[in-house]
Formats: sequence, structure tokens, C-alpha cells
Amino acid sequence: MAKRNLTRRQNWRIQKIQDERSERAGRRAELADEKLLGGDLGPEQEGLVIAHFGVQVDVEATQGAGTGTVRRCHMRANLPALVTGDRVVWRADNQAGGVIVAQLPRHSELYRPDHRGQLKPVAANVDRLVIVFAPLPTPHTNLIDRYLVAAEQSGLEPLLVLNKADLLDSGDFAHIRAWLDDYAALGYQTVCLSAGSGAGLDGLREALKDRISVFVGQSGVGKSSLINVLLPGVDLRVGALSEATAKGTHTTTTARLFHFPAGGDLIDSPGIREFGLTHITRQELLEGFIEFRPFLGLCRFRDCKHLHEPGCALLNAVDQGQITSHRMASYRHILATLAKE
Ligand SMILES: Nc1nc2c(ncn2[C@@H]2O[C@H](COP(=O)(O)OP(=O)(O)OP(=O)(O)O)[C@@H](O)[C@H]2O)c(=O)[nH]1
Ligand SMILES: [Zn+2]
Repeated sequence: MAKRNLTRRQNWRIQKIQDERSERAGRRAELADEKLLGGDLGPEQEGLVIAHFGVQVDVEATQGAGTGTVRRCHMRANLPALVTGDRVVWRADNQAGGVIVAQLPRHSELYRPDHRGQLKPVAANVDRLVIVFAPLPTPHTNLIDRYLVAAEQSGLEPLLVLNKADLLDSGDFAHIRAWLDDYAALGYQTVCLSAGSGAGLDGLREALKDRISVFVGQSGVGKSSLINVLLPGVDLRVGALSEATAKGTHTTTTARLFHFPAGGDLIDSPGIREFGLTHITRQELLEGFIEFRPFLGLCRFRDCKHLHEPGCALLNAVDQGQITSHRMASYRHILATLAKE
């Protein structure tokens, strides 16, 4: 956001709102601590954060008789900030709520910049980045590669989904199908399907089992259509509404965790769908192209930019057919955008 000169009065109001907010958060944390001391609580048990509302979170029980039930929980003071996907230890109160006692270790974190440009975790324990593309709108391959870099950087396993397979025969789309095969040749898991006709969806359902996934991809590729087919009966309009609000007011929208009936979970929010488009370093970019890795560090010059230097191991690999010129061009294109950022 551009820097603005705020009047003293505006500054005072912002400070006042922030003070009120932290006071409310403090009072809630006190309440949680009082409850803990009060002794009206059930035994400690494990749960999963499925949504996040400021200082309260919805926790789904993952243990015992109540497994699958959801309670709105307060957080004990001095707990780190929790996000959707966090595994926690919590205790039920004697009404419909509970108190979070501890956060369990995360195995992955998804970060996004907040409106001040600071990176904040928005989801935890995500396993899979589902990168959706389609014959139409025409895919930007650089974008797919950028998502792949983000997946490698965050330790997520990518899944490439070519949607709208029903269109593949109708136009000149042989190259789109070939892209999918090229990514498969690199070792990435791929699925070709149609959210519209339902063809190939079982392959996707299988790939989503036993994992927490997030869906990304350019506008119009069919992410909502796919999610609606995979989650029948779940109303995603909540997300759409908050997105409209978010544009006007910078309200951060909560990420939600949904269970696929066939197994596996989805974490989704308008913000999460933009994951992967934040800043990356040159080194992260290089390492994010998995087939480049065996050649890194082998160039004649230590500061080789892999553009046209003699003795460049990457350019040699392109000549030998070990790296496609397509991916090399994509790397250069993304590198050029980094320089401008
Ligand atoms: N032919 C065909 N059209 C599809 C298929 N899946 C989705 N569409 C159409 O593609 C358009 C975009 O679908 P959405 O699900 O809204 O796409 P999205 O990725 O969620 O788009 P954003 O919300 O803008 O990010 C809609 O008109 C869908 O009907 C498919 O398998 N085949
Ligand atoms: Zn080089």
C-alpha cells in the first residue's frame, strides 16, 4: 500500500482501535485462563483447527467419543498465533465451547503477506499444492512453474490438474496435453479430468486422500467448479462474500478446512488461492526447478546467471536435452520478473 500522510486525528483513531482490540484479546485470554483454573473442563484431548476468528478458533475433536464435533474455543494466554490446519491440545468446557491448551508442532506452513506486506502464516500442515490449469483460459506456463517453485520452497507435494479435458478434442490443444506429459516426465503427479463431465475425477479423489490440500491456478480454470463437485452440499459462498469485503476494507478472510467425502481435506479461502505468487529469491527460484538441481554449482563461474555464460552447466544440460528449452525459458522469464520486484 502506498504511504499516506495520516493526520494526528487519524493516527489517534488507529491507535485507539488497536488498543481496544488488544484489550479485548487480553480479556478473552484471561477468560480462557480463568476457565482453566475453574476446573469445569473436560480432559485434555487432540483437535484440529478448522477455522479461525481473531482470538477464537473452531476446533474439531479428533479423539474419543466426540470425534468430528466442532467447538468454538478460546486460547490460553501466551499461546502462539494459531491458523487453520493447526493440531492442538484442548479441553471442552461445560457448555458448547472449550479452551486451547497447547499447539502441536507443524510440519508445514503457508505464508502470505498481510496488508502491510509482512509475511504471516495462514495455514498449517498442508501437504499438497493442487495446481489447476485448462486449455482455456490459455495457460501461462510461467505461472505453473512459479507455483511449482512455491511448492518446492514450502515443502508441499505438487499435483498438476489439467481441467476441461472435454475441450481437448475440440481445438488445437495438443500442446496443452504435451505440457502435462512433460511435467509427468519431471516426476510430478498429474491428472487430466473434467469438472464439467466428471471424467477423470476419481483419479483426483484418490490423489487427495489422506492429505491436506490447497487449490491454486489462474482465474477461470475451474477451481470452484472442481471444489463444488468434490464437496457436494458445502456452500462456498461465505468465502466469495468475504472476498468482496476484503477488496474494500482489507478484512482478512479466514481459511477453512473441509473434509472430502472420499477422504482427505481441503483448506480454502480467497487468499489461499493466491498462494505462491509472493516474492522468492533467485536461489529459491533455481532450486524450485527440480531438474536443475543436479547441475547447480557446476558452472565455470561461481556467480553464473545461466543466461549466456561460457561453461554454464545448465545451458550445457539444455544442449544435451536434459533440461527442456521450454523450462529454461520459463526460468528466465520468472527471473526477469524478480529483478523488477
Ligand atoms: N468445458 C468445461 N468448462 C468448465 C469445466 N470446469 C469448469 N468450467 C467452466 O469454467 C468457468 C470458470 O470456472 P470456475 O470454477 O468459476 O473457475 P475458478 O478457477 O474458480 O475461477 P476464479 O474463481 O475466477 O478463480 C465456468 O464457466 C465453468 O462452468 C470443465 O470441465 N469443462
Ligand atoms: Zn550457469
